[in-house]
Amino acid sequence: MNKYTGKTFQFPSPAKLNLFLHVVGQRKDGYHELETLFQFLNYSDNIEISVTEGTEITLLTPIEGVKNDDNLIVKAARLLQEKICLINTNPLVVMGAQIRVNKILPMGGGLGGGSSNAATILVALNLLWQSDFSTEKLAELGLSLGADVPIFIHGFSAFAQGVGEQLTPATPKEYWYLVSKPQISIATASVFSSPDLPRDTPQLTSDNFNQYYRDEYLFDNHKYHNDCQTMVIKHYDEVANLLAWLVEYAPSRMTGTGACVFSRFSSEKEAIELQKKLPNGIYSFVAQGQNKSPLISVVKIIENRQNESNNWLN
Ligand SMILES: C[C@@](CO)(OP(=O)(O)O)[C@H](O)COP(=O)(O)OP(=O)(O)OC[C@H]1O[C@@H](n2ccc(N)nc2=O)[C@H](O)[C@@H]1O
Ligand SMILES: Nc1ncnc2c1ncn2[C@@H]1O[C@H](COP(=O)(O)OP(=O)(O)O)[C@@H](O)[C@H]1O
Repeated sequence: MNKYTGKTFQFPSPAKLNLFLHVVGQRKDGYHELETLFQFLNYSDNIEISVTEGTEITLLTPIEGVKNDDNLIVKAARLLQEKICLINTNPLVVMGAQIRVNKILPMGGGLGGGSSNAATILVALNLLWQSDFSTEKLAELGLSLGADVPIFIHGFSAFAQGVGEQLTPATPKEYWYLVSKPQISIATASVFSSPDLPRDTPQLTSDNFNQYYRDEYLFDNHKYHNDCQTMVIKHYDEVANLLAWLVEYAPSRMTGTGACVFSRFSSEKEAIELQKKLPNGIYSFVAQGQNKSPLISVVKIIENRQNESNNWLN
């Protein structure tokens, strides 16, 4: 009997920022080699999962414009099922789920919402279906769904290399951010296929990063920048204009391939003050950087609670 069957649980699926994003080369298969500094935000989608018997995966809250079969939530759940079936032939194994997602993260914003949803599903169902795969194995599975999935599975801020899967833990200061976005979304593939994307930023390497990174140097564009921003501001006036406006008030940069940009503050109050001044038609929220993903603590709490109630029954 699976101890979680018939029960419902809530899991956070946080946003990430790329505090900087350097394109340092391109692989033979076309994928770009990156060096980036990831930090989570305390701003998350919420995913509710009810564990059911059998193998049915039902997403009760479809996302507009994304077919359920293409939704990274469903794809991640099916991928985990496939891997469980390879090691377990017991037909009574519990691998069903009814899933609801409350999405607050904008899509195509560079906040990694889709990858984060996939990671939350892999980590949560690994617990609830009791499949017991290691974090490394889940990250390996996740990488086949998207380059950003491993960071959300590991759940610590990191300097990342490769396509974003080689992680060195990092602890950038947990500043407050105003995240804002013009009413456009930018497809990751269109940025990486552009001839205007700089692809030759010299590599930092993890040793150099560890030795020389300081939060106060982050917005010194000679040291750290976002190469995708160079391409995006050339092609999207909306982002160029928003960034030009923001930098008059606070250090600001684009995250990932955009279209969200973040502005850094020492306090929540200062971030909210600038939010009030934003030009009309700009989507925005204020959140704090977090070096630990809230997903990992929620998983620990559920595990501990369940163990305590089992001990009490025994
Ligand atoms: C750029 C980053 C930085 O964190 O974030 P986003 O802005 O998308 O959130 C990520 O590396 C994005 O990762 P992810 O969103 O998973 O990208 P994928 O779906 O794997 O890739 C979409 C397409 O972009 C191109 N691509 C992606 C990543 C990469 N390192 N090189 C590439 O050339 C490939 O053509 C790929 O088919
Ligand atoms: N659960 C999901 N949440 C968000 N986007 C998803 C999801 N499943 C599939 N997608 C697709 O992934 C694309 C990228 O979304 P997202 O990860 O939010 O943006 P970004 O990669 O810019 O941070 C979306 O435009 C959408 O087509």
